[in-house]
Amino acid sequence: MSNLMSSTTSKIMLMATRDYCLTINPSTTRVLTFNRRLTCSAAATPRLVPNPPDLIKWVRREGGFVHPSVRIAESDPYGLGLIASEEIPKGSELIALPEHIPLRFPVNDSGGGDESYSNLVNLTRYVPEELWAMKLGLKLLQERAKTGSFWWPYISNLPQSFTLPIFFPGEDIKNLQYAPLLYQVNKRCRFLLDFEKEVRREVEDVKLQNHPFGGREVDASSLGWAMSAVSSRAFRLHGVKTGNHSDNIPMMLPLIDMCNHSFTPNAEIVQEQGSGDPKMLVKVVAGMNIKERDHMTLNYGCLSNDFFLLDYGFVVASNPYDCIELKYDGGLFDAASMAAGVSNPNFSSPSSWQKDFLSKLNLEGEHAILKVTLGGPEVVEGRLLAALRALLTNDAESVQTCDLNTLKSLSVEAPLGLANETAALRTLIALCVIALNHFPTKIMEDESILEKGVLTSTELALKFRIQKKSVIIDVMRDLTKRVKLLSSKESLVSQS
Ligand SMILES: C[S@@+](CC[C@H](N)C(=O)[O-])C[C@H]1O[C@@H](n2cnc3c(N)ncnc32)[C@H](O)[C@@H]1O
Repeated sequence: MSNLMSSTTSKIMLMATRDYCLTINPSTTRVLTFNRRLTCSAAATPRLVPNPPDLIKWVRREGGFVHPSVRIAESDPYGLGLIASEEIPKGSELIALPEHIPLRFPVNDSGGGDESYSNLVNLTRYVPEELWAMKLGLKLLQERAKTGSFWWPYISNLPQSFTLPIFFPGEDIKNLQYAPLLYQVNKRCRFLLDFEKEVRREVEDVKLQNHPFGGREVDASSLGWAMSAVSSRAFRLHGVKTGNHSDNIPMMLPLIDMCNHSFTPNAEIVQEQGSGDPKMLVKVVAGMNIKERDHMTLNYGCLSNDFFLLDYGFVVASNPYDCIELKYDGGLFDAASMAAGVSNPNFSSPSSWQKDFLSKLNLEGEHAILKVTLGGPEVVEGRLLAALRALLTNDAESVQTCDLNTLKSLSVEAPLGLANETAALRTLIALCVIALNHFPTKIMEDESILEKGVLTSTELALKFRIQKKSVIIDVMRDLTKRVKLLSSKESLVSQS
């Protein structure tokens, strides 16, 4: 079993990574040179300036509402957060921001013909759609560079640095031990290094008054700071509704973005547009009674740890939405199946009806999506389960007459018979063993490194890979239970 596995482990992860890591760690590259000081404050989460203006007062002064019992406080280990100084009843309005407070880009009034604004818009041409945070990040950098920016009271309260993996030293990017995330981190680092060059080229001959960043130098680390500030704090909300149309627009929501994340949040964001008034009000409302000293939390989304780490710089322990990615690969699946004791699996040479079925699942053909997942609420991605069930049977008719959703569902027990189900589940367990063996270290080793005390970036990388391994172990446990149940049913059937 182990020989078979070692010959196939290199195929397990979805995307190959190069064995080098790019890094834009500000300690090893140039740092943004703004004339505003970028020194640390004494607080646990240093902000852009040591004693930034009072954000709550600023929001109120600008016509916003902040509940009298809402305070900004250290929310260890999450940085700053919002805390209730007294009990707040369910349904209470906590914060309301009038339309001019959120920071968005492009702005509704197209910048009022300002050339520095159009130069900024011009730079967004280089930003791929998936990196939308960089587009809004450009606006944030522009405002950060502008003397007397309306948003300075907000921007000066932003963290000075972020714990996203694009800032990890190369060694800690490798320490993630998980190819799909390494690939994304390298891609983002490469983009930032290339984008730095494009920005330099675009602004070199621009007159000072039209310069998008007021003549200040912008490099990969400052671009990375802005992209991280946005990805870790912005919310995608509706813009102003025109007729029936309303877009999903990323916005930075001052003060609201001091709320930390929870999958069981006690607050929620609500958007309101008055009937005769096109202006949009963004509110946070208490979703339940909030006790004195409780932190106010929002749900950032039902995301895997890949997204939490990549975009927000943290890892959620026992995250029910965490999963691992595998590549649907005939050779690998044959090996796993044989390791699981299935005789003559034909994943690498499916019959023509099986190929048709794989095409239906989008696992075959020119535009096939071969990325499949284990873990998360589904435990086994439906497409993967249906493929295994169909490829481990010769009974074309049963597959063709069975409802596709049934074949994709793990809760529908043995739709193609007990033996077929056992073979499919055992193959999945063998795949889990291969995936687990692919990690160079064991959870216990990772935990003992953590106990010694390490850099924040190393800690995050270790926690991330521990969680990935735990996902695999949880899937194995779940599937093993199901196999046991099936074999007890099988023996009951054979006895009767
Ligand atoms: C929208 S901001 C929240 C305010 C932030 N704590 C601060 O100091 O400004 C999101 C950031 O808060 C931290 N954070 C929020 N929720 C967290 C959680 N559940 N676990 C760990 N860190 C969290 C992460 O650093 C994340 O990037």
